[in-house]
Amino acid sequence: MTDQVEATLAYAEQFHQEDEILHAARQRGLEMGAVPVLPGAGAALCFLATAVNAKAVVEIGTGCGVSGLWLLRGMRADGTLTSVDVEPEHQRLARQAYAEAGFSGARVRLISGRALDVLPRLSDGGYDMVFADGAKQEYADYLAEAVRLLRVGGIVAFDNMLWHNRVADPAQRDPDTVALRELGKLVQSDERLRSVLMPLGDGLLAAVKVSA
Ligand SMILES: C[S@@+](CC[C@H](N)C(=O)[O-])C[C@H]1O[C@@H](n2cnc3c(N)ncnc32)[C@H](O)[C@@H]1O
Ligand SMILES: [Mg+2]
Repeated sequence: MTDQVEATLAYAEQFHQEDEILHAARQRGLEMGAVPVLPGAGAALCFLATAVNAKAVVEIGTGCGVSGLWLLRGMRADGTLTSVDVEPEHQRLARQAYAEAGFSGARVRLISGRALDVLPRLSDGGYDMVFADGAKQEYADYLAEAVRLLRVGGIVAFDNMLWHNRVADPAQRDPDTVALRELGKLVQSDERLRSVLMPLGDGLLAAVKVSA
């Protein structure tokens, strides 16, 4: 990396500094193997939740709460984050992080279970935003559920869409990379969606649902 690129990245990073609460949640996530969103993607989630005035958000992959904190900070003060994870211990630590940040239990509905078992139980069109950071090979199924769950004007976002520079490299053909590449094509070709791939963190793909 050239000095100029490094200086540019350092300059950009100033726009998404994390406080001590986020830092502590990030450390717990890394220790538990629930790899948190990078700060740039977190800041983008906060921005998007604010932009859609989000009252109801679904998160797939609670982890230890880093992305949830960023989302909650962007959502309306009366909003509820519904977050799904298959690991109860990750969710216990996420709940600790939300409490440390001052978010009451009423602001967060944590559902323990596999995403594709839980999501079909949530109601159509009732959500302003869906954020996916669970099993990469299930992203296409999450997309179908997200389009069903979102109101028109709502936003779906997917983390890790660059997957550590593997997605853009056609020589990389492992199942996760292939699934992420396919998801990118699916989103781009869906006429109900208007999308942008933001090279923040490990790549955040966001799409607005423009029609039912
Ligand atoms: C990358 S971590 C999430 C990190 C979190 N979004 C954050 O920024 O702090 C992925 C999480 O998804 C959960 N997970 C993996 N497969 C899942 C599935 N099929 N259904 C629900 N949760 C799943 C894991 O237990 C893990 O906590
Ligand atoms: Mg991720």
